[in-house]
Amino acid sequence: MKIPFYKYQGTGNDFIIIDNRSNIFDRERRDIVAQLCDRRFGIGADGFILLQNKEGYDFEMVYYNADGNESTMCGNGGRCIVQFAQDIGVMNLTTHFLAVDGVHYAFIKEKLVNLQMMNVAGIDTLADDTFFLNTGSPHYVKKVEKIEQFPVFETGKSIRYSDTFAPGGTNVNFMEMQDNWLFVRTYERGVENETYSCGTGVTAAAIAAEKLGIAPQYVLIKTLGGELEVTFIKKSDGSYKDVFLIGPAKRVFTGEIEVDF
Ligand SMILES: N[C@@H](CCC[C@H](N)C(=O)O)C(=O)O
Repeated sequence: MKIPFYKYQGTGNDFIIIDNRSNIFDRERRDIVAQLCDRRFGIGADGFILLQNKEGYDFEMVYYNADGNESTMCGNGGRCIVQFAQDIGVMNLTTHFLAVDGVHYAFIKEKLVNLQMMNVAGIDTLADDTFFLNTGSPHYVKKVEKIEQFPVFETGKSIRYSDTFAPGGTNVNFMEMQDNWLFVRTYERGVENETYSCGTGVTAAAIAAEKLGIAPQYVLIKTLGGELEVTFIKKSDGSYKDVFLIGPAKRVFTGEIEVDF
């Protein structure tokens, strides 16, 4: 069977997206998802997203990591599916859609996707410069120096697989404030490598940087794949609301996949 697919990228975090409103793709076929995301035997992507019908919402986002497993929220994937929804006429300028972590509001303004992330209940301090929080996906965040030279893959992998975060594991972020930019690098669970950008990761880093007192509640973010912005409101009870991830999301190409269901 031939199925049309779309490839999008959001600051270099890349995704295969399928319009599954007519249920053409069997969402149980994790083996096919992993094969399509493979950079040598497939199209190649950090993640795979189905846009599905959902009563009461504009659409539902179903997210898989490159390893083929359905996972927790993907911020950059969320921005890409919003751009896709506008491109195929599912929404105009604003949307409410459902994802694994709940309802998301988003709007597109001046070619940037503004995605509201879930409220963050709180942030755990693991050490003076190290935090853990959930921004839709679990994130360990550590402040480092000379981030360009930091061994993100080796250190990230050992933390991701450490007993502390077993059995689910965690995504691992390293951050450094450089002038008024927060530079963030992420080892992503389910990709099992450093990606060019991670939306829930930079959101977690922005909140951790504010907690550390090195960044304000509106911060410009630099990643290997480009620039993002994160804004939020910190409440007096230690929780965070009105969290927004803002940045570009672009269609890269379209094509057809051959699948045997
Ligand atoms: N790339 C994502 C995060 C995707 C989920 C993550 N790999 C996990 O399994 O927790 C983002 O942009 O947020």
